[in-house]
Amino acid sequence: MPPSSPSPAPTTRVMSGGMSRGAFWLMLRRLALFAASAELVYLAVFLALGMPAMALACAVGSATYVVAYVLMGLRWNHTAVVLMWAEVLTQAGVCTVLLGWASGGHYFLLVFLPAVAVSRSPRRALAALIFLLAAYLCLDVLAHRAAPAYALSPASLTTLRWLSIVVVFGMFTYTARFYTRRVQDAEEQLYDMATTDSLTGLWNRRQFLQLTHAEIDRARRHGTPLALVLADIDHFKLVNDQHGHDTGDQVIRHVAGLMRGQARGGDLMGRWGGEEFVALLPMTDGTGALEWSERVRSRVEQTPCRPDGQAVEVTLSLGVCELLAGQTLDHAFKNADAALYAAKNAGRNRVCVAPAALPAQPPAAEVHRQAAAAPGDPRPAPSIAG
Ligand SMILES: Nc1nc2c(ncn2[C@@H]2O[C@H](COP(=O)(O)OP(=O)(O)OP(=O)(O)O)[C@@H](O)[C@H]2O)c(=O)[nH]1
Repeated sequence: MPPSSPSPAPTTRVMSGGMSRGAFWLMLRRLALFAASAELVYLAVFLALGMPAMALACAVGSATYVVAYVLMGLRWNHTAVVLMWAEVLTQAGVCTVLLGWASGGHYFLLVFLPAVAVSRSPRRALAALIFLLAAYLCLDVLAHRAAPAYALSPASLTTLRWLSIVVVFGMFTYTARFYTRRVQDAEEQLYDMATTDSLTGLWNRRQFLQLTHAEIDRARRHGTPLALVLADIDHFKLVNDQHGHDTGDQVIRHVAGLMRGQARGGDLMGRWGGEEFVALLPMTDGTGALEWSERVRSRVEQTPCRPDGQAVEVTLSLGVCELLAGQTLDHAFKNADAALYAAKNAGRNRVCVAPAALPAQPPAAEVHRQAAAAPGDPRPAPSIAG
């Protein structure tokens, strides 16, 4: 990263497990609340079992999780995590040693596993895992070497154990869902970044080409027409020079929006690069594409971009080509590009059709349809040539 670049905000820094730091702490805060509520359920169970000391321990446990929740809200994350570790270890140890292995208190150590697994430092994760395993085995040894301090009835032990199992299931399910959703979000974000142009939201060149190949196959299978349109903002360099690059960007976005506004469901719109756009119109022949392009041209001409309230008038030149049977995409692009070049050469703000697209039409130079031009407009009158 260049030194002048701002460092990313803590909430967007990505952990090694693919989750942002902010998301991780959000998850941990929710788990702290969940644990605080679970402790209250235990408190009620211990009171019902006539064990006020254990109920008090649960009250302290619940308060500890609430404090951890608040601390995480204040970004005292490290202290909060230490508190939560201490609470879980104490609770699991006390339950297992005092009530016996059958109470299921040791299951709580397992809830650390998902959090440890996404640690940014593999060495720290390994150390935490070894510590957890050692703690678990120690509890197992302690619980099986000495008799529990409290001799609970099998029914009471089953109640406590099942409660632990339900709580651990709940926490695991939540963390698994949380991680899965984060991964899905990240995948969608990556897909968007890889396929769309960030300025306009249109398909980028690579994705447009990929989708175009599929569309050509479909058109060939069904014998339906398909048209390609290349569009380029006129004198765009002047817009940048006169109004600045940011306004230039807004003009690009504005024109992209107007093009998208004229699209039907199956039409593909892409940003070909710079101030150039591309459209693939399924079920559309050269004549249909010409009409569509003329609508876009006229819309752009009549709708100035107003980035800061000030109107920036722009026009668009378009080159149209119908993809004919046996024609390669490369060939179609060359034809559309030649038509666009013709539109630029003929004075801009107009649509030209590659001759092959309108087989019944006379040569390009001979057909001109006048489009509305304001009286006294110094620009050449827009026309459609085919
Ligand atoms: N603001 C902005 N400008 C861009 C972007 N991409 C390309 N440009 C500029 O677009 C301008 C294109 O200029 P030219 O290729 O000369 O075309 P033009 O001025 O539109 O002229 P004609 O196409 O012949 O009408 C260049 O100045 C580029 O720097 C972009 O993403 N944002």
